[in-house]
Amino acid sequence: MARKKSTKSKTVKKKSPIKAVTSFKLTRLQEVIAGSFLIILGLILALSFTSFLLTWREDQSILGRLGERELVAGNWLSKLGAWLGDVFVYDGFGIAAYSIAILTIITGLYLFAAKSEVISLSRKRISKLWIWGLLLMVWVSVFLGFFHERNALLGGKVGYELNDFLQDYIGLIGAILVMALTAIIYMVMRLKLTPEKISNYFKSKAADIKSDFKDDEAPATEITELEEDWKSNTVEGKETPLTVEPADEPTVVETPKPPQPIIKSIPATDDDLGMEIQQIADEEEVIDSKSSKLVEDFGEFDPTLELSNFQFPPIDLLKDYTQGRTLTINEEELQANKDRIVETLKNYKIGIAKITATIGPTVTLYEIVPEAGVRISKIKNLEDDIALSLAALGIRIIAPIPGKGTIGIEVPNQNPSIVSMRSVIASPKFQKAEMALPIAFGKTISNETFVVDLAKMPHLLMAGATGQGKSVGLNAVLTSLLYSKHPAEVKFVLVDPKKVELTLFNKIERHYLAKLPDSEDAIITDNSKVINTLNSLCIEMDQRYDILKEAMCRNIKEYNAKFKARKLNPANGHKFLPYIVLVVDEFADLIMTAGKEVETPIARLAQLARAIGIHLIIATQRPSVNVITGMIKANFPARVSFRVQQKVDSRTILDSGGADQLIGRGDMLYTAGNEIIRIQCAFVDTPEVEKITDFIGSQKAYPDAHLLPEYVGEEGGTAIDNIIEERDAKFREAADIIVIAQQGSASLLQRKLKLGYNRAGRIIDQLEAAGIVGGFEGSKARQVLIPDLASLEVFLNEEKNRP
Ligand SMILES: Nc1ncnc2c1ncn2[C@@H]1O[C@H](COP(=O)(O)OP(=O)(O)OP(=O)(O)O)[C@@H](O)[C@H]1O
Repeated sequence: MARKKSTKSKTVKKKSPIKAVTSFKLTRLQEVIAGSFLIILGLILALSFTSFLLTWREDQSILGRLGERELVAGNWLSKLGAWLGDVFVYDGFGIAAYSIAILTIITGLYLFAAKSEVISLSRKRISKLWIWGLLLMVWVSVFLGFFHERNALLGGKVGYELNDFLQDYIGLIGAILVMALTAIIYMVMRLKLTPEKISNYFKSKAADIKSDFKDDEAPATEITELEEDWKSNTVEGKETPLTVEPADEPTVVETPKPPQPIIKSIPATDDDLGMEIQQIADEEEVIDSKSSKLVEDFGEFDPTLELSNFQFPPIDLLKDYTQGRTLTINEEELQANKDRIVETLKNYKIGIAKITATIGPTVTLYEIVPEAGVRISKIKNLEDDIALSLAALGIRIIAPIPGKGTIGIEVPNQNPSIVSMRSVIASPKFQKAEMALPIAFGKTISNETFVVDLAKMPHLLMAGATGQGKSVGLNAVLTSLLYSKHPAEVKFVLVDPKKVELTLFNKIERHYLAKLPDSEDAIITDNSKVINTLNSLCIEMDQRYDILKEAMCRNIKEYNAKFKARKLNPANGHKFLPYIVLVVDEFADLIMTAGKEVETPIARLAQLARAIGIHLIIATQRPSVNVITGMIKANFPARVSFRVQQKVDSRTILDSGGADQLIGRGDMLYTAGNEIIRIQCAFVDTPEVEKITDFIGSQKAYPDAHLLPEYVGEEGGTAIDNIIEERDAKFREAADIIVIAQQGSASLLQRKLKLGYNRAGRIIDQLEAAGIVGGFEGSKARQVLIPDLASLEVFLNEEKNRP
């Protein structure tokens, strides 16, 4: 068993880092070298073939003796040329073998000048070109096989043999028909040719010729010509008006819009008024829209391009705590526990029909099927007694196990094994997880790796008494994301009042962290600054909602997919949006010092931010109700609890007991709203995190941390803001709006005057300094001190006349 496990981990080791394997890419230098190689190779082929056509007879004799140095070949490329010609032309596809040379040269040119504007074929297009090119080659060689008698070189051996094969089975006529059919299929599929297209083409050509012809004539003759035409088309007195005029005749079509109408003119007769019938030609289908053309030419937008050489941390940076050891529970322990459970229950007159054990890393689950007629609540009530009899900490009774109808008793193992971060990161479940933000928490009680998507949670509340593994848990979350997401895809906003836990992540500031533009440190340790950051995130959220709305996308995933497919123009303010993960360690501290001021933006973010890719992880030691308020709880359906002191704490976090019975050291309960799952959190030690951040930090980074929108606190205007000459140009307009609406809010100005947040904030400060609006009142709008526009006029005039 142990051996099996170690080989398993070895194979997975090779697969890491995750992305490095899946996204194979050439560097620019490699591209140029490979491109040059292919161009030269293509030229060698082309020259060999051409020369072979001329000299094949004389070189025939030496083909079997190419190894003899003294022999001289007539081919321009000597023996190599003779050999290539023989293989590809004579034994191969005849003159159709040129296809290979041409395709090789095109591929070489593409690689060589991939970035230039002249040749910008995408990889997809190149592979399409090869497939169609090779098919065409085979077809041509089979076709030329018909003329084998005349010249064996035309179709080569392959062409001849295939052709012969066809004729043997379906005869000459059959072979010709099959060849015709394949040619039609090729043209329809490759060139998208349809009968309509061909007839349209001829029609427009005919119209062109006619218009050219007409252009040469004087305009005065036009009417007569029309009449002539009409007459000649009149059949037995019946008027069949039929003059096809050129589509782009300026006199008829004022605004030439595609598709151009074909005009039929009906000339006026004595009793009939002339009428023009516009027949709109069928609109041509645009199969390649502009965006798909962009994608074809340049490939999908790659957000990771700026740091394209970024290397994911290798798995070796993580320590293997198990060192080949697997679960260490022994038979005796199992048997003893079982006996005691059976005995204890017997004492309370509970009979057992069946008992099974599942061994987990820290606890073993004994699943009991009670005898018929035993009430489950009875067992539940005996929880403490059973725990006492088993004399072990951390017995948790699950009665019944949801979906199973059995009763679970979890008993801690005497020698719990550590679940290493390495083992969960290396697990196929994590490596293959197709999640936006995969998190490998640890292992479940049945020893399965537990991976969840933070983006689906969509926010996480983490609690646990001090020393029970909360910080390790946070590190496990962050490590999971560092092992799976490129710096372009996710950004962290870290709040760490303890100032020690998350400091290591400073090293990856310019890769993975986001911060306010004016702040020096990316990791926020000062509670007063948290408020600005939270408000800034709210602004980011609003802005993201706006651009999502404009792009007509419902969430960040759709938006980014659309952006990658080049359907959104960066010139209109669109950009690839990274996920933002806000981590607050020690939330209780924050609530104690800043209170409502942080609760409001947190609740707002928690309520609204899921769709636009902002996710919150909030950790606290003190899970009391004044920290984890109803508002917070309502918006954090996913919760994790490490061991807590009391049952009430467990209730506060999980809405049920259980967390007080955990055994600590990373033993945790996870719920996403319904069932509660017991997990042994993966262990990642500080030196390991340090190695990872060092590894990432030593690589090329962005010039700065990801900048969040600027936020100016609404602390209020000062006398400095009250210099009339320095007021904003829109001050008066803003004052009017505020007075009319009787609502002093910056966001109102933002909307009405289409201003940025900062400018609107400044104007509000100036309005406050002038005495038009009242002071900052937290989440409420400011009071407006001027009742109507007339009073405002008087007020401002007085102000002007003041000395
Ligand atoms: N998943 C785990 N597996 C094994 N041991 C663990 C695990 N998590 C934590 N421990 C042990 O518990 C100790 C305390 O963990 P940790 O520092 O995460 O606690 P904490 O809850 O964050 O405490 P504090 O709130 O004081 O920071 C660790 O040093 C480690 O020895």
